[in-house]
Amino acid sequence: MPLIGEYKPSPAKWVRDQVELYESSGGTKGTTLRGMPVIILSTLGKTSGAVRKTPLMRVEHDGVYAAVASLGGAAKNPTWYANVLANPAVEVQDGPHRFDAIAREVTGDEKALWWERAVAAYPDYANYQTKTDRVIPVFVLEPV
Ligand SMILES: C[C@H](OP(=O)(O)OC[C@@H](O)[C@@H](O)[C@@H](O)Cn1c2nc(=O)[nH]c(=O)c-2cc2ccc(O)cc21)C(=O)N[C@@H](CCC(=O)N[C@@H](CCC(=O)O)C(=O)O)C(=O)O
Repeated sequence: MPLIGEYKPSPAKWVRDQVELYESSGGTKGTTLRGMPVIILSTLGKTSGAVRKTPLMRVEHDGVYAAVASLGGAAKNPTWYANVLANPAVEVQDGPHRFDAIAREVTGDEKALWWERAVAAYPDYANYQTKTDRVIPVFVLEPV
């Protein structure tokens, strides 16, 4: 079930431009960052109720995806992290494929497994974690 609400683009031009190219090309352009695959995560704003669209590195295993709230190793979580906690029903676009999913934050051994998969997909995640005392959260996104 697609998320219902007004789409509010990111204030970051490079982000909203990537979302625009990704979606307007049907998931055939704007699908990478430095040659590595990117997905688009759509969430509902926890305050505004608006639809927010966030490019993330693609981390996938056996049809289940992960969303890594790295924010480049910043000291704080990205805003979309709070949105997903408040509204775990999300939408994912992976190339031309769009699907609904339920997000669940992972911890412990499960997180360690997904963190390994995330770093394998995008090695810079490991560098980001060394830059901050914040423990970078990871959600799994289970298609519904
Ligand atoms: C800039 C800010 O974005 P953010 O949600 O903090 O997310 C920051 C980044 O994570 C986001 O830009 C990502 O797309 C950056 N990014 C990645 N970010 C990551 O964290 N991980 C990645 O793997 C990643 C990959 C990636 C690849 C390509 C690319 O172009 C960008 C990539 C933002 O959109 N702020 C809005 C508000 C957004 C919002 O959700 N507001 C809530 C309110 C929330 C509240 O009340 O706290 C609402 O609408 O209700 C604003 O300031 O108006």
